[in-house]
Amino acid sequence: MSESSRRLRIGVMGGTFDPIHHGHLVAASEVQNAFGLDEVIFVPTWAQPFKRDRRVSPAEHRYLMTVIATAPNPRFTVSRVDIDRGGTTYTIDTLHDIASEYPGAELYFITGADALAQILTWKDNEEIFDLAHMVGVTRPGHVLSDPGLPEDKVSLVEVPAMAISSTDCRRRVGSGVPVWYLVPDGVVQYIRKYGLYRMVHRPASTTSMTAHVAREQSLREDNDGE
Ligand SMILES: Nc1ncnc2c1ncn2[C@@H]1O[C@H](COP(=O)(O)OP(=O)(O)OP(=O)(O)O)[C@@H](O)[C@H]1O
Ligand SMILES: O=C(O)c1ccc[n+]([C@@H]2O[C@H](COP(=O)([O-])O)[C@@H](O)[C@H]2O)c1
Repeated sequence: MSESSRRLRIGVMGGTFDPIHHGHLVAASEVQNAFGLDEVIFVPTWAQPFKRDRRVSPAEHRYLMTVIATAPNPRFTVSRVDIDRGGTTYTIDTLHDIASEYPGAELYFITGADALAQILTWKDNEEIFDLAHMVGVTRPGHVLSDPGLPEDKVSLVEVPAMAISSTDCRRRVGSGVPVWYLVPDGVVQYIRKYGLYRMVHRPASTTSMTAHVAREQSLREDNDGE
């Protein structure tokens, strides 16, 4: 098949990205290269089903940090499908939305070893495997194994070990420890600019983000009642 007639190969990397860090970026880059993906779309969640009892930063902040982090890479893009749909973020819905934006494309859903281990508990997981090839990547502290998935539906990829988690980044900022070089420079500056992850809540600033965040908090309260 000639290069021009082959189907587009699209990577999809869903995540809470609170904040996005170099572990996410290295995983996406390695999978992009291993599978010759034309594009990797980062999709920040609205409300991850297993994280509903956690305090998560407003989606607009997580979305903008993801845009900043991915901007230098011409093959990386960011989608708002999960944020704009709202409610609980199920991967089956993410994949349906991306598939309708890229008709005929082959989808590759990229996930870390921790998330892959839980995949059989995800909503409509059998249909997920029909819509996308699952790519599990290594992550320090987690064993990468295929939890009994059909062989042709999943690939395991070893990526350079990045012992970074968003939880650790938030804790560091909260206790005044630097996150330089764990997250992209622009994300360090964004976190500082908007006072994210501080222990003490600062009064609302007068920046334009304030309106977005207030609107989102009220939307989130509405969604919580669903
Ligand atoms: N360091 C890493 N190496 C490889 N994959 C990772 C790494 N960090 C996160 N991932 C994967 O990226 C996806 C999105 O992760 P997520 O946004 O939840 O980050 P996280 O660091 O796990 O966050 P938190 O610590 O808040 O749970 C998941 O599939 C996760 O397994
Ligand atoms: O669809 C599900 O049931 C489901 C359950 C748990 C996690 N996910 C997805 O897995 C991706 C990684 O989630 P997270 O919280 O580890 O960043 C993200 O896109 C989630 O929406 C999806």
